[in-house]
Amino acid sequence: MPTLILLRHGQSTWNLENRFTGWVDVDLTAEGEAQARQGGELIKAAGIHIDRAYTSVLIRAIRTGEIALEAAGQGDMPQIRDWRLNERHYGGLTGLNKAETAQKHGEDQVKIWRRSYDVPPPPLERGGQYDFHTDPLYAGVDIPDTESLKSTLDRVEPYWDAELAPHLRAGETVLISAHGNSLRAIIKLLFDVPDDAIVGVEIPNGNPLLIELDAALKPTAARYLDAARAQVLPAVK
Ligand SMILES: O=C(O)[C@@H](CO)OP(=O)(O)O
Repeated sequence: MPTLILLRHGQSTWNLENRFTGWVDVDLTAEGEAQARQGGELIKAAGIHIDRAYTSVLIRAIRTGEIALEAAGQGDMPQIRDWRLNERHYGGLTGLNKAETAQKHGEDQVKIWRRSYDVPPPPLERGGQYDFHTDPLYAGVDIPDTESLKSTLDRVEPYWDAELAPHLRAGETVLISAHGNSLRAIIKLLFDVPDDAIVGVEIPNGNPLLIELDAALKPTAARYLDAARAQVLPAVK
């Protein structure tokens, strides 16, 4: 049976500082490491054997996957990394404090930038502190200057189709250690969540989301392994 585990990275230093993070490569806090470990222990306790593991190119997701796999007793499993599983690119908001930005531009505007489906933040200026064009992680990649959830989904979906779906169709159990918005994009795709409803999906850090799929990769059941930290999920149709 195709099985997918979506694992949002543990708390990062910029989650703690309440800063728009996107593609900035910040590490986990000690609490984030503990969340990743607990996520792995829950995977082990559920008796789940992972066949294949994926992550983004960002250290907070890579380390979350490593720590979780180790705690799940599968520490020798390599993770396949791809930038298309990165967090949504936060454009010109990158690095700013979320509360200060809400004071400056208003709560409503910040909510639109954070949770609307297709309104991207202003683009990131070239040549500034957070210009990723010179980052070797993205050599040869035509990288964006900002992304909405929609444009995030536009680069996640081809990767899903080409790389992830074939292994799931073969009946494998696949772990994806990634980010709030790249995972939200996958949830939208799988559960066919309407554009205006995806705003309601909040994935807790380090809480593995177990999704069972049928042969056509439609979800048949979904639950967070840490029920005490579960959030509302879209209905299984
Ligand atoms: O800052 C970010 O990159 C994301 C995830 O932490 O934040 P948001 O909750 O606004 O999607």
